[in-house]
Amino acid sequence: MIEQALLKVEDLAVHYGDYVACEQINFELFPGEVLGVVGESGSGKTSLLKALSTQLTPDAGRVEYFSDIKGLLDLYELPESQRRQLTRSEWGVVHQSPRDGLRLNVSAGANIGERLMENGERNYGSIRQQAETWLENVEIDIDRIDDMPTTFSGGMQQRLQIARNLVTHPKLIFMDEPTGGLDVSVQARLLDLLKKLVSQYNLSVIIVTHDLAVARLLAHRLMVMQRGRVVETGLTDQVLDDPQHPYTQLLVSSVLQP
Ligand SMILES: Nc1ncnc2c1ncn2[C@@H]1O[C@H](COP(=O)(O)OP(=O)(O)OP(=O)(O)O)[C@@H](O)[C@H]1O
Repeated sequence: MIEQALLKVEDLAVHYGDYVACEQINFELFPGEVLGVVGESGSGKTSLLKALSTQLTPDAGRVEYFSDIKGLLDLYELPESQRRQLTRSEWGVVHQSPRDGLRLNVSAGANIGERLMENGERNYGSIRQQAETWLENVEIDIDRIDDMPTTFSGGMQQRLQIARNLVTHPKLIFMDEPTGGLDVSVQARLLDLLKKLVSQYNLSVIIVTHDLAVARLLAHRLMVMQRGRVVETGLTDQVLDDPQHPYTQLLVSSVLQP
């Protein structure tokens, strides 16, 4: 039996006026798969991620998503309200800056509980219980449940952002440079946690990063972007150990050189 793709992207393009941020993007993502999108700054990674996760409307192309509940959906044919509902339930978005992904003026517990309430949960005791469980899952002391995220370190804020996303058991997570701006040791801990959660919850992930070490650790497959186009795709080890395209060779060698 042929496995049903979770996401199918055809000829996607994003323009800013006359400027082409990305174009002719085609790929499929399968359940439980982690796809890394790599490339230097300005190569169009974030624009692509935003067009996939409905944070911006693409100028061309098609994105199909297979929902367990609703079946096959053509994202940009859906009413806006249904797209928003998807991002609140079956999907998660982890932003580089916790400021974009958290509400900094409400407690850690409320940040997690809010997403449950958006999905119709009304029982306060149950919401608090799930918030505690998810704080534990992301290695935050449950004594901090009533504290504001502004009192958290950068690494803790990112872990809280992950908890807020995962509490509704989404299937598909979009991440944009989730470890960017963190100290190396904090990055390592976050990456370990992400790896564990991805496997534990069988998450499908599209992760944008300019950091090939992050891609190596998390991604099963890579898509290399240069000036808005995909120049190479393949299994992560294959792409990084035996890059075929000159741009990928440059990208890999510039990282590996001391
Ligand atoms: N809102 C916008 N308006 C105009 N141009 C934009 C906008 N957002 C991005 N761009 C341009 O589109 C190109 C691709 O940007 P994008 O952020 O997608 O790349 P990226 O690979 O994610 O880079 P980075 O890692 O630096 O974020 C860049 O040249 C950028 O200047």
